[in-house]
Amino acid sequence: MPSLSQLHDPTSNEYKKARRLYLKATKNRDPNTDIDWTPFRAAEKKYKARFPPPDLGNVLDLATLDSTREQEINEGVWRGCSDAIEYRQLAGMAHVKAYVVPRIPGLVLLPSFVSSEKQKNLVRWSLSDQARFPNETNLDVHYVLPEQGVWNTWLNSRDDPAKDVLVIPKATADTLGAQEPPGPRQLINNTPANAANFSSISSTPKPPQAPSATIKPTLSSALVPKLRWANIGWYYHWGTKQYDFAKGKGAIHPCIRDICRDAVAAVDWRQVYGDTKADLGDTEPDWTTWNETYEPDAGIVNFYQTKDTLMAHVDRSEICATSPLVSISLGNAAVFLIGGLTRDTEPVPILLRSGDVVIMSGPECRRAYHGVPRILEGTLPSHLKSMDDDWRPYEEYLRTTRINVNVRQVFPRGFKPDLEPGNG
Ligand SMILES: O=C(O)CCC(=O)C(=O)O
Ligand SMILES: [Fe+2]
Repeated sequence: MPSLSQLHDPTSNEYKKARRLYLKATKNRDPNTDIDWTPFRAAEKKYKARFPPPDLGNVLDLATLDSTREQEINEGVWRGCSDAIEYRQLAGMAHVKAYVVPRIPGLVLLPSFVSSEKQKNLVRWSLSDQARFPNETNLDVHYVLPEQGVWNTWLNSRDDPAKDVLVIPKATADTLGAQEPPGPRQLINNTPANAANFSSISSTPKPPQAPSATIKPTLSSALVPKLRWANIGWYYHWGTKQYDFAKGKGAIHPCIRDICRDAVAAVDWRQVYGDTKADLGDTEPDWTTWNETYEPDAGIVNFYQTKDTLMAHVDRSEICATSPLVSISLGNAAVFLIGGLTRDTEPVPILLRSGDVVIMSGPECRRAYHGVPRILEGTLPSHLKSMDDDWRPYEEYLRTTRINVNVRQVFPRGFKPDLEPGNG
């Protein structure tokens, strides 16, 4: 495989070869297909492109301001720019650097918020503790998974391949009508949740998705790279894109709760919202109390392989449309796009690296289209590379992976969900 630096050098043979392949593959493409693209779609296309590799000169890369991250940036080839878009650093925060982007009110960036050691713990936690029963993963619909999850099963079989369990598909001979195979998250338009439509949402039927009738028994080791997400906290029903409150509430482990609450508490929200009088609540702007009242209760752990993308979407299933959503990046870096209330707003591109935290808060940012068009291959920082035997399998997996822990608060402060007894 050509190295990235070769692919970035137009005089190299590898670049010329990739160009030939690209021209061959796109020979019959209609040059007018792009005229209807929204600005968001055009940006997605640009950063997704394998050839020519995208120029990240317009992508905000706050790590370039931090001399302690120089090695991480240089080793990874991909580099954005510190002045690609307008941003402002919040003043007077002793240990944490926090930045806001005036074009997206409510967006707060905390580069390097999670220490190297905590990043490793979160990677272990994501794979070993979260991607398994009782949490749901994308694989559960289609396979009868081992209770300890495919990751732990695969770990146990590394020394003894005989333990590499063959996982059986859920569909039986009488399950007709093949559904979609396991894969990326599906985009379904849903009605934004709010306090007024909560009871109709919670009573909408949420039938289980039918398992694929075409997939074959598969070894745990082969399912590991097919892992795409695991839920945490309240369960999510992908078919209706609503929370399935009737299933009760899954746990939010203290290790993730603490990091999210620390991130929210670290921000001086007065500097974020200042005098804008953003209408965040019925009576008063709720940001004034977030440092105490923010309580994460749902979320998703996303697992991206380097060719995966997450299309433009809005997370609008939470009843609380303003409370901070905390998003933690681990492993390889990515280009994150965030725009406005429709795809017609041109998004701002932000390079997210391992340990960076993004907070999406307030009515504009929480309802803004966003997505991940590109995982930046070869950007695993050296602190996540192998130091000991225990870490080796994690490193092997992470070489082609980005993990994102995306944590939300479903219910606003003081909202008492009218749930059936025993449900939550
Ligand atoms: O991977 C990311 O940075 C964003 C993920 C996201 O937007 C989501 O899970 O809804
Ligand atoms: Fe999202």
